Amino acid sequence: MKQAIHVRGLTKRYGDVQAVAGLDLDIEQGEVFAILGPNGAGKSTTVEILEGYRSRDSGEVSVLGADPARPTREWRSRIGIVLQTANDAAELTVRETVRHFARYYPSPRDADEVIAQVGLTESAGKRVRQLSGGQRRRVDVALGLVGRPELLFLDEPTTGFDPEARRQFWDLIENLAHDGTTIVLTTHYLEEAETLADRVAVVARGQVVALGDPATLGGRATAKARVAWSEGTVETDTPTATVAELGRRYGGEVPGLSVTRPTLEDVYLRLIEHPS
Ligand SMILES: Nc1ncnc2c1ncn2[C@@H]1O[C@H](COP(=O)(O)OP(=O)(O)OP(=O)(O)O)[C@@H](O)[C@H]1O
Repeated sequence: MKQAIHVRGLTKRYGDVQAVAGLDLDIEQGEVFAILGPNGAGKSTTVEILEGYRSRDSGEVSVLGADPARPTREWRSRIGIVLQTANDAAELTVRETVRHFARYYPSPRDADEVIAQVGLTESAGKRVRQLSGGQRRRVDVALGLVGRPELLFLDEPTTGFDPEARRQFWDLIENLAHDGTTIVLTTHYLEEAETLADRVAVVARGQVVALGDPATLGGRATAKARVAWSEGTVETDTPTATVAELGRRYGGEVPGLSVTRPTLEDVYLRLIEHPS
């Protein structure tokens, strides 16, 4: 499979702050890739460098086969971007806004089709300023999609979405991925990364501190299980045997029984506290 993004030894400093400190990244075409990390870890700086909107100090970067430090119009038209800040063309209607942005691209998607994809058909004739925060965010996503991008960057795309809107958005991302769009998203919602991403990178202090499938990241799949019941807790490699033993001890139902493995959040919090 071809690479969409290749980064080696990326660095960026703002005055005294080393925002990106030797970051490596490889993202395949067609992958959904999530970048996780605490506030100030260097995620946005990295993504802005990849998008061609911020200069780097050093390192090797290739995005869709080109160096984003020298963006061409043709290269930009192959990339979709959904930034953290909402758009401000608020006096236009949703449909007018999407049509307006569609004109910048050589082979845009149909505006009404994109509006339907983000679940805004009923609001297509409304002015953007009349929409709720979550609905405006969907307009942002529509603008990222309208150019039919090969590569879509989404910076915290579902901030402000209600749970139902978030689920609908996840379906949309899955459909885009199914059609072959490469998707790079930053998020603070670990459930979002776990649901959507083929792979995740955890970034801390400007470097990738863990990389992999969210189901196995940081040894998650092989970690000990925690068997808890109303009178105790045990961490064990053999939870089935432990539960069987408890069943014998209680002569039937074990009160308050649960068996759990570390969540992505458990692993994530450990990684950003004690990066290996
Ligand atoms: N334009 C700038 N000028 C000076 N310092 C900056 C600038 N942009 C970012 N920084 C600093 O660089 C570091 C990395 O910031 P960045 O925005 O890349 O982090 P982030 O991981 O995206 O954080 P968040 O999750 O809060 O969006 C932070 O310490 C930040 O204060």
